[in-house]
Amino acid sequence: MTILCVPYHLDDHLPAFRLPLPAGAVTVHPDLPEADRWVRMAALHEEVADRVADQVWVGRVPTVLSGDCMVALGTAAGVQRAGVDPAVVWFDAHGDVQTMETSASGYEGGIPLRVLAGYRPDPATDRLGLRDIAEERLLLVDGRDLDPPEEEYLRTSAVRRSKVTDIEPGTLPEGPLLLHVDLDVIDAAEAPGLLFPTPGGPRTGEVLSAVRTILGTGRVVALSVGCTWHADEELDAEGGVRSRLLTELLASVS
Ligand SMILES: NC(=[NH2+])NCCC[C@H](N)C(=O)O
Repeated sequence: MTILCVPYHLDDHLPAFRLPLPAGAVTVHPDLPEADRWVRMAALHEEVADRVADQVWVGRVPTVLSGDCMVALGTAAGVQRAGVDPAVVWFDAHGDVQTMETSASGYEGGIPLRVLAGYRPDPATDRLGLRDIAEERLLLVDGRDLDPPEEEYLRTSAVRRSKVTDIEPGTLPEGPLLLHVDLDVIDAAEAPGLLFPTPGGPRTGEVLSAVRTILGTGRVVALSVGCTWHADEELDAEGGVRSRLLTELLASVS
């Protein structure tokens, strides 16, 4: 197992992003240019793409831990650079199919699944060289807190949806898979300190079991994990609830 730790939220470095990383984990912390947020994110994602591509080339399955879901764009670009065209299974309490034109919050982290489908918010995003992924090869899992424009897009697009508890090998898109898990997919009562807590979600055990089912197909080429929470010394210390959650998740990869 190769673990890349990318302690960033958007273009902001998170010095307090401390999690129980297994030995051999590599932290990605490049010098980002003094530029606008899109250019800085593109530089970060470029670095992630390079490292992911190196791993996929040699047949390893990289696991990328980050503080947001945008880093998954670098992971997807890296997989594609290694010559693989992955379908995407996206666990998230949110749709992540906003556009900057329709977003009421203006939060850049609300768009990554839409970017994978071909939306380009800024010329800097284009430079990553992402190839569009056909909507029917994108599966949104337990996206339950949707903004009205996201509801509308999902109603009219071919992006597929599933509940965590309905995941079975037969319901997954075909071909190699990029598996992305925003940990906020877990019911907010079991994952404390989330940036965007959403009730009514699956239990931790249900999410872990669905993740194991997907990994068990042997088709996952990269795993992306969004730790979209506020840093918290106690929760993230060894034995803390979030630390245990991550340790269990990583154990299912190795
Ligand atoms: N993956 C996430 N945590 N996404 C949060 C997005 C929240 C909301 N849909 C927005 O665009 O502002």
